Amino acid sequence: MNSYFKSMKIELRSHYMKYAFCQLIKRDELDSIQIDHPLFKATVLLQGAQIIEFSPAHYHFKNALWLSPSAHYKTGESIRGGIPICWPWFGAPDKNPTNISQNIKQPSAHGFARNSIWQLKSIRESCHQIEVTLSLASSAESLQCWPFDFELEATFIIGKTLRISLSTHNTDKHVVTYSQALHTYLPTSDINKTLIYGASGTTYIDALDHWKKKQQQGSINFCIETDRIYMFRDNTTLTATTPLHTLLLNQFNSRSAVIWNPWIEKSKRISQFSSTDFNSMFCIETANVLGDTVTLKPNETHQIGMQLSIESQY
Ligand SMILES: O=P(O)(O)OC[C@H]1O[C@H](O)[C@H](O)[C@@H](O)[C@@H]1O
Repeated sequence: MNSYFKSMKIELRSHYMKYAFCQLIKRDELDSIQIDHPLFKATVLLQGAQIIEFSPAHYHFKNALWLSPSAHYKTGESIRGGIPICWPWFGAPDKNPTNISQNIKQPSAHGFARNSIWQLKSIRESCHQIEVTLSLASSAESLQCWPFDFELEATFIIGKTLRISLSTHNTDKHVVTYSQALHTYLPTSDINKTLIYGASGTTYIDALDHWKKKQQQGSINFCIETDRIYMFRDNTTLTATTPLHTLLLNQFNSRSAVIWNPWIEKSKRISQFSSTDFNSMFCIETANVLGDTVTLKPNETHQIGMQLSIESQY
């Protein structure tokens, strides 16, 4: 049983708060925190501190995050959907700047945090929202992947909107540089009718065209496999319109965003994904990558964040 529930002396792995009902539920092999609040339902997995459900009342308690219908909940396997946390590197190790890639001792993409088991630190509630904080600290296992001490905290403020912040505290005696992303999977009912506004005039790196630098003209649409890193001058807001809704995504302490859709051929090759899923999802990943990576001196802290709001629905 998780220490929070133990410390609260909850034997049934469930807890009535003043407004909400929280349960620690096993989904196959993984522990999840399930929250039922009058204003929303939400589910956060302890593996990866991955939120997989945010279903606000004003969206008829439907999930505003995309979750693969073929997701399965196994220890050490990445779940496609919700918001995986990519840390302390994003993407393939060799696609990171040298001051990051030279310290990576594990070949897999997106870092080890997404498959690590996090600790539940606190749950606080009010009539408008719930704040859930999970933590992860360096261990003998993490030091084999990445040779630095650290303390991470992921905080989810869930209410009418979903706010996430990921705070990295450098507890090592060396300066550390890392990349990261909040790899947000979003739903659509038709990828061909899905547009992202807010990036016109911005430079992006096209990972599928020899990492060439290009400039975005107008809105972003999807009609082919898409894997791009947009580099902004400052924090930005991206707006996605789909036949289902309009979504607003605000980035904090992040000047880069990855836009991804695997399209038809790649869909056939990736795990926990059916060959038609590409039509009902897209990713906007609030990031610190390439020229936007983070460097922390000993004892310094950095916090990346994003807020997701559903502005309207049709
Ligand atoms: O398959 P995963 O490791 O979860 O990565 C899924 C995708 O994540 C990001 O969007 C990357 O830019 C893509 O290149 C990658 O394919």
